[in-house]
Amino acid sequence: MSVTVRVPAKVNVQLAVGAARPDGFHDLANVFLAVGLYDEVTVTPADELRITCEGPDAEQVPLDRTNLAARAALELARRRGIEPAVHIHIAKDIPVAGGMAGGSADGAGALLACNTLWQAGASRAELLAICAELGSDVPFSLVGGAALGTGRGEQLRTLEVGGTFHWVFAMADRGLSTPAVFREFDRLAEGLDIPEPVASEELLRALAKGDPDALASAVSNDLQPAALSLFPELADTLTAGRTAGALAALVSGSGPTTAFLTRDPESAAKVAETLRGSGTCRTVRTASGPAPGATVI
Ligand SMILES: C[C@@](CO)(OP(=O)(O)O)[C@H](O)COP(=O)(O)OP(=O)(O)OC[C@H]1O[C@@H](n2ccc(N)nc2=O)[C@H](O)[C@@H]1O
Ligand SMILES: Nc1ncnc2c1ncn2[C@@H]1O[C@H](COP(=O)(O)OP(=O)(O)O)[C@@H](O)[C@H]1O
Repeated sequence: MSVTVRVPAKVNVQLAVGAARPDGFHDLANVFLAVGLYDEVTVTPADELRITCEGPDAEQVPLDRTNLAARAALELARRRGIEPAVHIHIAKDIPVAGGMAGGSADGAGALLACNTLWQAGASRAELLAICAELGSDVPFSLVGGAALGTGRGEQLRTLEVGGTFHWVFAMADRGLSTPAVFREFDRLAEGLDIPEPVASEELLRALAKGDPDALASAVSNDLQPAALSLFPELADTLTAGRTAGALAALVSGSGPTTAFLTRDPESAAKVAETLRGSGTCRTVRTASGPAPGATVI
């Protein structure tokens, strides 16, 4: 008997970052939108914990106990006194180290899958608490849709979305480390007065209306200057997408994936085609959001 869970990627339509906290994390106003690029996590009873991964970026995924999917299974097993004897297989379509929360998706997916396989009976609240222990982005992968994340991003408030937003994503030929991008943010912020992060009312209204033009003028990412500082070539990708007619172009989270908001599926296809021919990125995908959170299929 196996259980498979499908989990979406995310784009941050707003990422407001506060000053570094004493624990090294940053308070955020993090507006997540789940998009229709998915990893699938399948769990099957086995003699011992084992992880396999398939997909275009599979060789970059750790197959030991540092994998967020393994950590999720181990934590649920520990809490229930269950032997974590399970084979976790990840069919990976979300780019690795791309700022689209692929590892977080696998953590949330493995947790829901093991809770189902083992009939462990963890409530939604307990699953969310385990997710928050695993990483700041993991609770959102479970929930999906759109949400405002505060604290370090793990405290979620579900947001209303009044339509479908059409995106193009350009994947870079190397990854960026999330801690390195936050460190670069701190370096660039030295000596500056960093305001408390707050969600933009204009952005929340644009999401609620499902209005792509309004959303395009409200998107923002405080980590973008840091990502560009570490990966200056991303500026060329952003320019190529804007020139191709995207309504907005921004770095997704800590990057280096770049995200382009378009008005409809036709313009998304056109922007994608231009980006593919631009020589400024490795691969290009289209996806729309909001997408549902982790779901047993
Ligand atoms: C930046 C964001 C935006 O959604 O995601 P990515 O774009 O990387 O996917 C998130 O805040 C990443 O969340 P996640 O990848 O879960 O990070 P965590 O494992 O919790 O933390 C990794 C490291 O990032 C830094 N970090 C993360 C979250 C936060 N609010 N402040 C931080 O300073 C810390 O250095 C921490 O040690
Ligand atoms: N299941 C997983 N899939 C991908 N990366 C993982 C996974 N578990 C742990 N990692 C580690 O997390 C790092 C960040 O990966 P990922 O979550 O894909 O990116 P991001 O944090 O930019 O969204 C990877 O470089 C990898 O070392």
